Amino acid sequence: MTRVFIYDTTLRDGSQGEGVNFSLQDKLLLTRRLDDLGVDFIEGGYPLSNPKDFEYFQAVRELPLKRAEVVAFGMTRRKNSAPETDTCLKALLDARTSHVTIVGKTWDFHVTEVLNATLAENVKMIADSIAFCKSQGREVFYDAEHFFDGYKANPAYAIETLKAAESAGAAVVILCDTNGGTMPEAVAAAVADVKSKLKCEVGIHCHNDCELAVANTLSAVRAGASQVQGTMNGIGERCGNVDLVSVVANLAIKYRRDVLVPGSLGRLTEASRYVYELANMNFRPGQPFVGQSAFAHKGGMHTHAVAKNPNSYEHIDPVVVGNERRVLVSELSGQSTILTKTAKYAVANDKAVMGKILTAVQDLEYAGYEFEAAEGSFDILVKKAAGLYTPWFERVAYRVNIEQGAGGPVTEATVKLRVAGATAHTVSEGDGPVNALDAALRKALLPHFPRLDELQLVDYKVRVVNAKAGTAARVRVVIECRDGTAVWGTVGVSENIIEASWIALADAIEFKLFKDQEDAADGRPGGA
Ligand SMILES: CC(=O)SCCNC(=O)CCNC(=O)[C@H](O)C(C)(C)COP(=O)(O)OP(=O)(O)OC[C@H]1O[C@@H](n2cnc3c(N)ncnc32)[C@H](O)[C@@H]1OP(=O)(O)O
Ligand SMILES: CC(=O)C(=O)O
Repeated sequence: MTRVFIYDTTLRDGSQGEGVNFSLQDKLLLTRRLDDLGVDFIEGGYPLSNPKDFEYFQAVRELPLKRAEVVAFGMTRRKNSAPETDTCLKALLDARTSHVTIVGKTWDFHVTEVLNATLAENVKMIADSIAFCKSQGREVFYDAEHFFDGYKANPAYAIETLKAAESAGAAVVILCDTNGGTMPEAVAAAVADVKSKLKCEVGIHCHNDCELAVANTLSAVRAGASQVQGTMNGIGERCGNVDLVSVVANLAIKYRRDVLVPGSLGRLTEASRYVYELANMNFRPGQPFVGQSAFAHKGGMHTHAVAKNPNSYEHIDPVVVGNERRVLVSELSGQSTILTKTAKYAVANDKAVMGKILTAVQDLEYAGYEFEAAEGSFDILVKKAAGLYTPWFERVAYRVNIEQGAGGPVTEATVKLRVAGATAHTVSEGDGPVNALDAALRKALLPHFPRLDELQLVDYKVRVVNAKAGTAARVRVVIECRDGTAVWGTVGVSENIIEASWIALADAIEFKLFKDQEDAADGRPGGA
């Protein structure tokens, strides 16, 4: 198995993505995580660019990294300066990393129009900068910016710049599809040509403007590239860089290439989600390999087959990349979906009950419900259909009052429940109607069920489900809750947003009570 070296530029090119801004602390945390994952090179930033990136290279020296080399990034010397006095090269060397990456121009159009330099001067800038960093004891990677556009426009000049980099001592010459507009067959042909003309190692750095960054990267590796540059989850300038998660998974699983370290593949999902959290970005559900939907089965024909053999609708076992299989309940479900979802109940083989559940799901989804993200409400629906439901409390009445006071609106909720044979009538104020209802419900129920204290409301979403009716439209409220051991969603639908929230809230509480009871019966942690 030939090794492909993984070069992560999440901290430099990734932070060029719109809305991405890592703090110094984030950068150090991510460095440790990437090192742990077995990444070979971590491009930590552009030391000339800003004080944070400069400080990073000082702070990172204190991190006890296991294997990754931290790399500083910068451009070739300015056109009229000597390398010894060039501010960019000085900052690069002051970063005191063992490896540096220098980016230079390959495309004649960029040299004349952007740098306003002659073609010969640019070649000299590349050679001087690399030779100087080599003379200062650095291992140098050379990023050939716009290589593929340059190679198309003026192949002889593009190759001349690479040869200058190689002769000056670059250990790896990385071909960049900076504008992300190259097709996979052109990448493969260009990489093969470069390989035939250079002795040093060749790398690849692709952007995703045609959504071909993964295909282009794999093509380059197939044609002989041994270093892959990219970012976690593909974050980066414009449409992003190549997603290293997909590249690593494809190289390891499909092409059987040696990447990262043993055990890394099974931690890809966790690492991807960690980066989203750090970058303060939402997960991408459909992200290949690691997305929440990557192994989620919804269509009845799919879930039917997956229940017999997961290979029928999965290209790999999700566990290989640390992900999990999910079976979604919806109006597109058949009985086998319901069978899979209800396997834990005694009624799972009862066709009549399965049919009843399926009909209830389809009717409710027609009315605006969605059970995909509401496993708590689905669980209660199954119990009701199967005759296994005994309410923990009876929902008698509620009232919510909002008054505009001097300090802003004041919200008060009153709830009336029947619990343990008695009536509980409680009032609570809250930050808004849902918060006030939640507080009043807890006040009524906590004396009977103290473990409701563990329940936390973590997300609340509202969607209009029949937009044509304007303000009289029905809304769907989905609430996500968690306790110490689980996360679950519940759903409510009504023309009235408070009523929809009340249904979802009461389901969330009932689900917690059922869950604690079942955990205790099965001897699981979290049992009552
Ligand atoms: C393809 C890539 O993603 S490369 C990385 C791009 N990343 C970034 O640009 C983020 C960090 N950049 C920065 O902080 C700043 O742009 C700096 C510090 C690098 C430069 O800042 P400034 O000196 O103010 O210049 P400014 O950003 O306006 O313009 C870029 C300058 O670099 C020059 N330049 C661009 N590429 C190169 C190169 N490969 N070698 C030498 N000079 C270059 C340009 O000609 C321009 O100089 P000029 O104004 O004298 O013509
Ligand atoms: C070097 C780099 O980031 C690019 O060419 O896209």
